[in-house]
Amino acid sequence: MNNTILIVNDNAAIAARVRAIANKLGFESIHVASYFQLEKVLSVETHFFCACVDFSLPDAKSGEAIDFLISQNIPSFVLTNQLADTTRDAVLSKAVVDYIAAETIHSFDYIAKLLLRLKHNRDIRILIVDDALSARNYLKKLLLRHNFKVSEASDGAEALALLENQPDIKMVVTDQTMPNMTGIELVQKIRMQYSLEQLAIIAISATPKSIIAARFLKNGANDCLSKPFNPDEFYARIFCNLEYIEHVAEVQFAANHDYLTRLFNRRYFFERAGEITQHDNISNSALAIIDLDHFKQINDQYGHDAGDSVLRQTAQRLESHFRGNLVARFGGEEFCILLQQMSPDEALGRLEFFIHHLEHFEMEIPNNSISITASVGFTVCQSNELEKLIKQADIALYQAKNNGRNQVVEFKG
Ligand SMILES: Nc1nc2c(ncn2[C@@H]2O[C@H](COP(=O)(O)OP(=O)(O)OP(=O)(O)O)[C@@H](O)[C@H]2O)c(=O)[nH]1
Repeated sequence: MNNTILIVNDNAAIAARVRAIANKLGFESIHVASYFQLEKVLSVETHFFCACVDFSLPDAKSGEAIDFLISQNIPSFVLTNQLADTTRDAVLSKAVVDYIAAETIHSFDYIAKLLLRLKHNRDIRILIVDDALSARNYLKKLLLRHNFKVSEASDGAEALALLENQPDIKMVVTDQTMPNMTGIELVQKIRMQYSLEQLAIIAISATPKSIIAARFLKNGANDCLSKPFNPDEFYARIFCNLEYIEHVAEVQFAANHDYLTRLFNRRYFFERAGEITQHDNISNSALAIIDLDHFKQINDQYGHDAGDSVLRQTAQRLESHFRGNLVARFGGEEFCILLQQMSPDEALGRLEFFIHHLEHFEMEIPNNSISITASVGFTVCQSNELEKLIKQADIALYQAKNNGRNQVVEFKG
């Protein structure tokens, strides 16, 4: 049931719309229209991804269904057409995930966004740093309600150790006044290792009018909250800052990867391989260029979509065969690999094994399945000039094509 959304609403049209959104996003859903039906369902099953609940039901008019769901530890957001401020305040005083007024089409867009966020949050870890157990417990409760994974540290040193050991931490929420190391000192230390785009930091300052907020921001915090804050503001700032680092990560991914195959692109290959050839000992490495044979014929015979599919499947095979090495799509039907820590014989063996595998691998394309071959040129890295190595591999590739394709040729200087 962890993929099931429980919809509690006596308005059939609203329930149907929520159900359609849930199904579109890949969730299952169960709909109940009264408190009586809700009790019946929860007597059998209480593990739900979340609940979308109305404030007022025919047999429970004052939010009793919300209290019941919360008492069963089901993350619940309220969707209601009761817009009075008093209702809103009453709902927000409960431990709900969110409050949504069923006013316009935007309310349903908001629900879709919220469901995606709740799903996505399961993969995000947030580190809470505070020496006061009660403060940690409060923040933890708020974060768990939105499905986040939570780690806790009672001082700066513990926080730094956790960051080292838990690479899935995407955000730190820290207090200022702590023994041994203040929050600001912790932010300074974190920023020596992690940029604003890699790891978001939200600082919590105890005194609203102090200059602490400005000091936190100047020292590298992404945002600052003053105590006391309400959960709505806390969540808004958490999401805003997470979205920021996620957008930056998306832009970075797009800049470094090929859109079609999702392998690294030529630009990234030059940047990374350039660094490796300049700074690492690469005498025991090889550089290979792999080019599919007669690829134009696949496009001509089966269409461009089939060609795209072949490129994607080739990329997947390359990634799994050469895991741990730098693999990129160079352009068109050409790929490049930097084979590190590999003797020339081993590189030859691995590349020959790959083209043999490719030749015998049935690729599924629309309405058909085909196999393809590839030619490979490679060179042992005896120079640290990347351009030169690529030229040498290219000369060997040209020979492989001329010798009849479907073979690996080593550059001999
Ligand atoms: N489907 C698809 N085709 C592409 C893409 N990029 C380049 N191509 C096609 O790849 C083909 C490459 O053709 P050629 O350079 O003649 O090479 P080839 O047919 O593989 O012949 P040899 O390399 O000599 O064996 C061209 O038809 C390009 O249009 C792409 O992203 N998708």
